[in-house]
Amino acid sequence: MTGNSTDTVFVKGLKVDAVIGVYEWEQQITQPLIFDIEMVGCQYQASQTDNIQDAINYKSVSERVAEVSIANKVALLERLAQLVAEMILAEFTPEKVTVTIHKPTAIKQADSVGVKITRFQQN
Ligand SMILES: Nc1nc2c(c(=O)[nH]1)N=C([C@H](O)[C@@H](O)CO)CN2
Repeated sequence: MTGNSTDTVFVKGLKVDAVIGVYEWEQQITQPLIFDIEMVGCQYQASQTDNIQDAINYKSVSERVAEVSIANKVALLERLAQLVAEMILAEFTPEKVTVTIHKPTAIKQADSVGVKITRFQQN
């Protein structure tokens, strides 16, 4: 069997404190963001070799998501989600990635607000 599996590697509830927001005061502070990441692609090789080099390493993904979020002090969650999706597609090469970002302290009356985007590998 080679390339016709559909497998998902995910990171759920990754907390990153980052500078983000459309208002001037938001660019002076950090706020908590919670990421859920889903990466779809064939993981058959990793399932056979038992080698982390053949897998999408969720530890490495988590570290890079935090780095991208801290380095880019953007206004919109949509922009940060796009930057994270582009990084994951380029560096970890899944066929598809879904990036959800919650900004739980943005709206006092809401449990959470945020964005969810899905992007595909361009072949
Ligand atoms: N669709 C979006 N709406 C809003 C965003 C956002 O990033 N995407 N951001 C804000 C403010 O930064 C908000 O979090 C401050 O309360 C408002 N709407």
